[in-house]
Amino acid sequence: MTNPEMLKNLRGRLVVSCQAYPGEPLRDPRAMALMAQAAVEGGAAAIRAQGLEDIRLIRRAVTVPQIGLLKVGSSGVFITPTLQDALDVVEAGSEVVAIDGTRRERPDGLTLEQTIAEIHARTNAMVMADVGSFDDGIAAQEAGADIVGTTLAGYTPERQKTDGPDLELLEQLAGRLDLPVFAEGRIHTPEQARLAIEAGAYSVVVGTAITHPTTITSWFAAAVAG
Ligand SMILES: CC(=O)N[C@H](C=O)[C@@H](O)[C@H](O)[C@H](O)COP(=O)(O)O
Repeated sequence: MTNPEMLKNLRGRLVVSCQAYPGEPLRDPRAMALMAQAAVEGGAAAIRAQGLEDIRLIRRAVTVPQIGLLKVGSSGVFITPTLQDALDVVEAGSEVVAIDGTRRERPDGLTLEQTIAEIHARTNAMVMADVGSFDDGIAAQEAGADIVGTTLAGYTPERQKTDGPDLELLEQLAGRLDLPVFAEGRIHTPEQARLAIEAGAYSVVVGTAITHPTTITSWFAAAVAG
């Protein structure tokens, strides 16, 4: 399948992010591969996954496209920060590599444009630029990204962290950019997912609310405790 065909299949569809964090009970690539299978059975059109071994196992477990990333640390530029990280993610089996798409300095000293150009020159993968603001999104399009995601909205100093998805940013980006804008970040209900589509999202990425049982449990536990 060509990249444009793959993208076309994701239009108006749900992507499920299957991630567990270091030290957690489900932080095992086998668990995430099972999670990915369950998500695909429920209608996920693609899987987003973190970590090379997770990506490898998920590649074998499902046939839908995979958006892969490597998290390095949890502050500053931490989503697939370097070109080498991105190449490793593609090598592990991702059709799309999600990278930090902000205007911040990258640890390997390359610009976003150089990073994307090298990924395109050396692989067939598409690049999803995870951005935190409108200006990031514009810059990411100019730098050659294939997809822009609102993933980092509320995780950089440029935008307040909204309770639910940052629909305002989504709407601004979708109204302005010429490439698919994926809604991602704090989409916790099917209604919010729908609102994201109505705000112009090409696809909707949901993680925590589907694949992070500890957080979901804490929502219910807090509600029960009152
Ligand atoms: C900011 C950051 O590190 N985002 C990460 C990116 O891959 C993940 O931790 C999120 O779970 C993912 O973006 C999906 O979002 P949510 O789990 O809110 O549905």
